[in-house]
Amino acid sequence: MLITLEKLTKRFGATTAVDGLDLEVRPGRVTGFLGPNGAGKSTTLRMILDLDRPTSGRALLGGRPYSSYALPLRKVGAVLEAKAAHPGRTGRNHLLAMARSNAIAPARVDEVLELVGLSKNARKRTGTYSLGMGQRLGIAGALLGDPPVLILDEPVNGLDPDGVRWIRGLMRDLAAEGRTVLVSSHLLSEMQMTADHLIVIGHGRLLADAPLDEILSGHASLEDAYYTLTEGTALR
Ligand SMILES: Nc1ncnc2c1ncn2[C@@H]1O[C@H](COP(=O)(O)OP(=O)(O)OP(=O)(O)O)[C@@H](O)[C@H]1O
Repeated sequence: MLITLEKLTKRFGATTAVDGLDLEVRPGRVTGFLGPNGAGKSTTLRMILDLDRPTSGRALLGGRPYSSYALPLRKVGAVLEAKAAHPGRTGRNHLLAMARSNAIAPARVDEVLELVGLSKNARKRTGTYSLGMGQRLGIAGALLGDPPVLILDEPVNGLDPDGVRWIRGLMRDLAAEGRTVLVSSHLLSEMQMTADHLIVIGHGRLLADAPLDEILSGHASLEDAYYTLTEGTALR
């Protein structure tokens, strides 16, 4: 399922956070979404998920806005930084509530808990979870509806080395199954190992939209290529 951005623009007062983004994110590959702090990545992802309203332009999933889907968790799984579970709820109950709201079988909850390695902690309140456990719970929620599109904002944040390796494999597998995987990250060496394709933005504008190999060509590393691409768009 394609993600399509059409002249997507978001202004907050005098700040243009996202400035006329026109692009497609394709299925069957991991697309890394890069850019300096404040470049507009989170705002873009939030508009795709209908959590922020565009000032102009639009974001579509499979040719339709997110809000047009009655059971959205079956179309898009997302992990956003700010998305937290209720601290008084257990991880399992959090996922059960999500499942119920999207007509997903309760058995799937235990399946995804196992998949993300949280089975043993499933009956603990999420308020007691470590950063990495919370991240794994977010990923479990994203996978719940077995969606064709996955959107992950800094998914590696807080994960231990095993977790980092695991999520790298998971993203690769999800893409190999033909899903659309869009992942934002500042960890360039990790992105170099995970992404097939990169979208780079700065000041809300598109700086690059190309296969990883193409972006890397002539550079020693993705870090090197990134600095060339984003020169003058970083804070300070
Ligand atoms: N709710 C808001 N109100 C006002 N300004 C906002 C709001 N959300 C984001 N912005 C501004 O929009 C711009 C883009 O922010 P955004 O969080 O999308 O960037 P980002 O690329 O995700 O950054 P980071 O890498 O730091 O997470 C920034 O200048 C930010 O200050």
